[in-house]
Amino acid sequence: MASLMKFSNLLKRPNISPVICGSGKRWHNHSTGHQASSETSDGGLNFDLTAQQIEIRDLARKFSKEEILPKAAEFDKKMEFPWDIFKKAWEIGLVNKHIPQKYGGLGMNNLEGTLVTEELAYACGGMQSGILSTELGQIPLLLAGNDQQKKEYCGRLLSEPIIAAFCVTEPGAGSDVGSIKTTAVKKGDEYILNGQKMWITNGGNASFYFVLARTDPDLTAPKSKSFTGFLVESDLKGVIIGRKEVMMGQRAADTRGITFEDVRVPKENVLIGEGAGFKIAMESFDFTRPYAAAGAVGVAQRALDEATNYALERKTFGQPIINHQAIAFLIAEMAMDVELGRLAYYRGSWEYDQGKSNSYYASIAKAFASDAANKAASNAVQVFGGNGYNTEYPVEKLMRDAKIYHIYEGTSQIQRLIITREHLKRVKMGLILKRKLYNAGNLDAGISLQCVSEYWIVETVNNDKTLCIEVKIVALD
Ligand SMILES: CCCCCCCC(=O)SCCNC(=O)CCNC(=O)[C@H](O)C(C)(C)COP(=O)(O)OP(=O)(O)OC[C@H]1O[C@@H](n2cnc3c(N)ncnc32)[C@H](O)[C@@H]1OP(=O)(O)O
Repeated sequence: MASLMKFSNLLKRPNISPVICGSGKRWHNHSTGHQASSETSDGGLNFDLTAQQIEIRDLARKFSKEEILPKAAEFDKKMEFPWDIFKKAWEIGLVNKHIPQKYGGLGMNNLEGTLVTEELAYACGGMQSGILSTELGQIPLLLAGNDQQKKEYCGRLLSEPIIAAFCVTEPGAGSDVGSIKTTAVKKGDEYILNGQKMWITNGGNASFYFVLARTDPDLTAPKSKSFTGFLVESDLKGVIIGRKEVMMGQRAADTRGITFEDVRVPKENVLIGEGAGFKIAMESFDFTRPYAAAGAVGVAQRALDEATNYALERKTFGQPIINHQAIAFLIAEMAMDVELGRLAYYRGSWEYDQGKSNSYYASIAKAFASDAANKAASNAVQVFGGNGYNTEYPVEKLMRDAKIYHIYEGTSQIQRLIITREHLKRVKMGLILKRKLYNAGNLDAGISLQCVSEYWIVETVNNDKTLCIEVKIVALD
């Protein structure tokens, strides 16, 4: 690994400070603690990555090309987690990237994480999910852990190549997180955990889990108060690790069920406090859904590249098949989806890194990129024809690996549900704001309302002066 520079050599991050953005000042306030890094000096639109972000992406690209790509087919066939590759990734800082500098980490922001994800997925979707889902497991800690918890768990993650896993899904509760049945009952200074989790990526590899459990037995209590998030050691008595699931794709990821039977968890391992768990899980998804989208874009980009190379070489009717419009159009569709998928996850990450609520853009990115990966992989198989259906060629694996992006981190249907909810929130806010301005006598014919994330820009023409007010709506009524 001597040829690969460590990320820590690349990152020379200035201290965190408020971000001045356009007409308003927005404090960056989430606890992973990053400063927006792709901001232009005047806050305008800019698609360029910073020099540092390009270096991070290129390092991940080099690692993927040298370490992951040559082994992807083998690990897919063996259905094994690539521990050696994980350890190398850990050594150079490709994992644990978001641990704040205060706790010894690199403090990368969301966008920087997604850049790495795309590169790993390009080489192997299974290794991307397997290797990087330790970050999903640690995001609840970074978002909601107290100083002591962060010191302890971040310290362990950084001092040896251990893994964290995220235990929310259950056999009977995937999309509907609010219906999970795992319970935690307080007894003295401990909680007694009972229940079963399912589809846990890195279930068999993790040293500790984030576990979501119901602490309020009243099923009519609000979800936002009924569940608690715990940090749970995987070697505690009563933690039973299930068999490795045999999956259609992403077979290098270690996915299992985990059963908790009277597991005693110290009360010090509760994140924030009793009842805070549901929101911790939802806020974690806001962070990781751009990640899932970036993984899907990596697979789509690989499908595009494989299909293009093949179409330039394969000949029918006396010429390379790329010269046939039928094939050229398939390639064009893939290129369009890759570009738009990438822009979508950039936006989801950027909103997060600006300290804004990014659920809307994260779900748009996740839903769009999952479709992009599946269409692109299927079209790549089509371009390859019979060869594409054969395991000797790389594209059938892409098609198998792509499908999970429609399912994990919230199905495509759940993403659409979130998008509609967020859209309707914006519409309602606009109507309420208009009514308030009208009632206050501030609304005239010249008004225009424009929604920018959760901010509404209100412009009125008043005595030849254009007023531009930025308003943050804090309540719907
Ligand atoms: C590297 C990648 C590796 C990947 C490995 C794979 C890992 C996984 O797949 S992990 C499992 C993925 N599972 C999912 O994504 C689950 C999908 N489902 C969901 O996201 C939710 O259940 C969802 C959105 C449908 C919630 O719906 P619902 O039950 O109706 O709850 P809802 O009423 O909206 O919200 C309940 C409370 O949470 C709050 N909440 C909801 N979303 C958020 C959010 N984003 N941020 C903060 N709070 C939130 C609400 O405001 C509400 O609080 P309050 O009562 O105070 O108003």
